[in-house]
Amino acid sequence: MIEVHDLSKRYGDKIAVDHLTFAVEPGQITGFLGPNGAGKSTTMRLILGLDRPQSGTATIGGVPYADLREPLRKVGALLEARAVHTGRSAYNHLLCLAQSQGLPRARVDEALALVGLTEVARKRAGGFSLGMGQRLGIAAAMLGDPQVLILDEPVNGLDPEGVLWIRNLMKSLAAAGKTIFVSSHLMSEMAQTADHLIVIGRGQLIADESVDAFIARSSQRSVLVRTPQPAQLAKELEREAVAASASSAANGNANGNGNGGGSPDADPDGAVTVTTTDDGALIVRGMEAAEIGEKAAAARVVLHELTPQRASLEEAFMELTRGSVEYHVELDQHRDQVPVPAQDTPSVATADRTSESEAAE
Ligand SMILES: Nc1ncnc2c1ncn2[C@@H]1O[C@H](COP(=O)(O)OP(=O)(O)OP(=O)(O)O)[C@@H](O)[C@H]1O
Repeated sequence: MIEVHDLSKRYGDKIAVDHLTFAVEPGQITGFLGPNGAGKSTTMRLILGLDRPQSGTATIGGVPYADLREPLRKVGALLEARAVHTGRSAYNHLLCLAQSQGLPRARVDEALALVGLTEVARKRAGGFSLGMGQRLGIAAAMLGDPQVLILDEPVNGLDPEGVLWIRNLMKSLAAAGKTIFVSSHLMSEMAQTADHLIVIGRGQLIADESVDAFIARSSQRSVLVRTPQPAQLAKELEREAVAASASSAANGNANGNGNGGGSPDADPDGAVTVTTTDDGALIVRGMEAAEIGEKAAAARVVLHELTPQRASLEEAFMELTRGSVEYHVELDQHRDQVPVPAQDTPSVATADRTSESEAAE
């Protein structure tokens, strides 16, 4: 188990980690999420004793990293900035690590086999692709068969097969009772991989809960409705929206930037909103499926489909970290360049990450 208690780290007047407290339990995959600059890498570095906190503690199995005996047997880590000796073969790189920790030579072969690098083990690691470099980093992390794995962006640079491989590896290690703490920017990947999430923003804890609970907290839930009378149903529901907005006063002026004909548009404050999809279905927010069904029945509107949709992890993440994003992009100014999320949420600029060639070095 990893335990972080009241951990804080400041660089100059920049607070990178701000009184963080959480625990990472064994037997499951815990995803570590946060917008760029949220403090994820700093937290991982503090856990690994690579930086000193201003206050608070981080322990692994109850012991600070610096006090662990034979740390490679206790904790394996893959950090974003990899330090592979480029002139060495993959085999020799791992052998040096193993020898420095008193690990048997046989573990080198086992770790190489585990990550699928046996055939290229004698090749210079400096010539490896980013994906192969990631695999080598994971082999190094797994060398001591540790109980705890800390992985910073492990799927970065991996091809789809590599992504699947690491997902399955993490799942099997978690099933074997290991503690897996993994950061990633790929929400769809995290949604498929993680059991539990620690989400931070501006160094502070935003969420410490299961993936399902995190998504359920998002208000981006909607209901997909198919009907041969979309205009009539939209009108019925619009009546509800008008009543709701009248009672919540002064807000008004829903400007229809959706493609729905005459429907009220998305209102982030939780009023009833209706938009129309390209294939003519209605997306209703702010009203439960049962109520929509009742209103349709009362108006004698035929329904062909009434399906509650839950937010994706990405949508929930965008909504719940909205106040914690450091680098906003004005969607209107950059509509051509920035992939606009499906929901009416701000987009997040991706800070430059290690380029492929740099990382391969
Ligand atoms: N060595 C350092 N010196 C000064 N500031 C730093 C240092 N390391 C991190 N920071 C700052 O601390 C904050 C947290 O950075 P950190 O790299 O931990 O965030 P992150 O969540 O890992 O971000 P990303 O997702 O972009 O990798 C950022 O504002 C960063 O600029």
